[in-house]
Amino acid sequence: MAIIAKHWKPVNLDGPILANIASEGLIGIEECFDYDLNDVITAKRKKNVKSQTKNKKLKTSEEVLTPSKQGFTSNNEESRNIEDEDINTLTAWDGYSLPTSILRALRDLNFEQPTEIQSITLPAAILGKRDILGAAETGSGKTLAFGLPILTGILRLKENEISEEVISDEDNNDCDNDLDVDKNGLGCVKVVKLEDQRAKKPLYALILTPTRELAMQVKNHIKNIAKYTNINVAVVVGGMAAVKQERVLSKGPEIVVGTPGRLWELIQQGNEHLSQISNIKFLAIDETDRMLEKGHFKELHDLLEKINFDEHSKKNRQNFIFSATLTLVHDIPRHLINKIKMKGRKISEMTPEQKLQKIVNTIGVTNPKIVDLSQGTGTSGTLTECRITCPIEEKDYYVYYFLKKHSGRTLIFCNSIGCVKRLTTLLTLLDCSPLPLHASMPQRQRLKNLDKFKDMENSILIATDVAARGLDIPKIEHVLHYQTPRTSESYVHRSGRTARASNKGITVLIMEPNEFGSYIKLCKTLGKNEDIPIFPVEDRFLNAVKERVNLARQVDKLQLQVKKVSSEEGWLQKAANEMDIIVDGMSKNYDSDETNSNKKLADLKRKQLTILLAKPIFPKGFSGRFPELSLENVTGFNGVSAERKAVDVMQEAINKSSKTKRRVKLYKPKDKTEKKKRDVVIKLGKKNNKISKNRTFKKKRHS
Ligand SMILES: Nc1ncnc2c1ncn2[C@@H]1O[C@H](COP(=O)(O)OP(=O)(O)OP(=O)(O)O)[C@@H](O)[C@H]1O
Repeated sequence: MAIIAKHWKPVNLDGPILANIASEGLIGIEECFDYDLNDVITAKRKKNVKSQTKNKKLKTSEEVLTPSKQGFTSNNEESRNIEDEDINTLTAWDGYSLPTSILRALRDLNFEQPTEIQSITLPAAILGKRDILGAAETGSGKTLAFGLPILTGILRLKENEISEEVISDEDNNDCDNDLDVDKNGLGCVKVVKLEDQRAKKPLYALILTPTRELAMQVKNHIKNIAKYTNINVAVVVGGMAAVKQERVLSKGPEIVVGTPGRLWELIQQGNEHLSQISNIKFLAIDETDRMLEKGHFKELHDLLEKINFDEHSKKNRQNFIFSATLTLVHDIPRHLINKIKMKGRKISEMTPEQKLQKIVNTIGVTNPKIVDLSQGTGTSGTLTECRITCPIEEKDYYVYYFLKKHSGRTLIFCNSIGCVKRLTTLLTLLDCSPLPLHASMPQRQRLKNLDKFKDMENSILIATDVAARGLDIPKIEHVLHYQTPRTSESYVHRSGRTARASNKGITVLIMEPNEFGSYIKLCKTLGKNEDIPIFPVEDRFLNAVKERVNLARQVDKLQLQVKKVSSEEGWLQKAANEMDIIVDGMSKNYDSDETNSNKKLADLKRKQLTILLAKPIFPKGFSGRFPELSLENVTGFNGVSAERKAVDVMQEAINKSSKTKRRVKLYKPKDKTEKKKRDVVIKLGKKNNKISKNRTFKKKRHS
């Protein structure tokens, strides 16, 4: 006779019995104490109930991915008809086995088709389950090139788990529902397994990024795509409350995105969810070349050691290695060449293949497919590159000129925090409202400034290289390099904050004569043998620009002096108070004469500056970044046309110079291998993981 049991209660067991069952991995026995014989069901009906439950479970969690004869395909077609007609328009995504829930999210974002890097990597990653080493230009959609396969893979795994659960549930339920009982209800016992009690949510994927801001962005991007799935994504970064992050992790997110430092810290503190990292099924390392640079991210190596600890899991794991500059290689610096030569050693430059091989070995990649669309430079085809050369003390003039002349969201990069601070103060005095971003700012402020930069129109962000990699901020029109970047990678990634996702953008290198050496090196590494063209500046406006900038500099200098004296006096006063002594010439309440006169002078100059700033720099109908400052800012006023976009101005200059063929050759390529080095096409041998040069994915630049 079969019954449906309603309630279960633990049975108290004596020592010896408990000892016996515990040794078999069981933790107790429960007794059915409430059942209704009227609920007796026939074996046939019971079977129907079971299969209905099974179907229901599969439907609610995610559509099933069924292996077809051609390989894996989702039941997209079927679910599309039923669920969402709009998805039918996304035919460009067919053939990648993307689940309907993901297609729906892609539709919401208006991502009508995969980008090039996505279309080349997705089949290998989703259908072939291969590891991917992907190099493609900045802003080309690399995040989803690993995000989509990870989400799809997790959904598959979850489906498999559910199917297994259902099958094992059926076995268990046989016990639940087919209980032979006597009239007193005795005999209704079920065994509770240890794993049931301890079941924890699996950590399927780890995504590592070099900066906190990028980690947040990647998390949000993947979360957006996962919004119709039951997959949770969490972010773990430094500078934010560890307690809060532990709380998030305690919910068992399937995907964790983070920076190596905080992740390693939490692992060392014994975080339970992260303790599963040696069993993860997916590992993605964004901006991999940066992450593996010497002297950076020691914790990444610790993490990799732990992740690769178990050989079996390592083999089963799918790896995603991405960067715009994954295959970029440098000339060896002259001082190193001399040093090595002096030691009588042979020198050879690292080739892209060797660079990749090193990455493959370090990360523990086992089944790689390499896709290199970076064309040796990594910059976008829609990016217009140019430069301004001037003496170092004039850089401020050109920055201010550019900002006033060409409105649009602008990101200015500096090589040091000190430079970011100085330029921020100067441009603040000039009423440009710049936002700083650097590593020694509190994390909360960093995020706040980034949000403001995203939200405000014509906003200006002045940043160090913390903002160089990966950040995807919409509508950045200009990137200015206040100093020549220290590495070619920095130039590529900084410049790549504009001209993203096929949009136009301009990058301006502001360089002084002393930076010429770094500039040539940069051009060589990026395979540019022609001079980067000069941005056309209208000299007639420079006097007005200089006047304002010089005045702002004077105010800044005076303010600094006042600040310095008051902090020195403050310190002295504090020490004197502590020692209970009186210092000659120092009064508690009054500033020194020098400070007072500096304060007055600063106030005076500031007033003069305010008056100057109220006057337009670009008169006669010019409508610039701050049109309210111009009295004649109506388009077409006085027959003068409105402001032109910097990128259009530059393109016109490039077109003119190409007609007159006045582009200057920068250097002679050393020999043919110089070019070949960049044209090399790389494929990693499947069997032995050795790099070979036998396949290309390169395409021609489209501009
Ligand atoms: N298939 C697609 N269709 C349209 N837009 C897309 C598609 N895939 C990604 N994008 C958008 O393109 C932009 C750039 O994507 P992403 O940030 O992934 O670029 P990236 O290649 O990682 O850049 P970087 O090298 O600078 O890190 C993002 O705004 C993203 O939302």
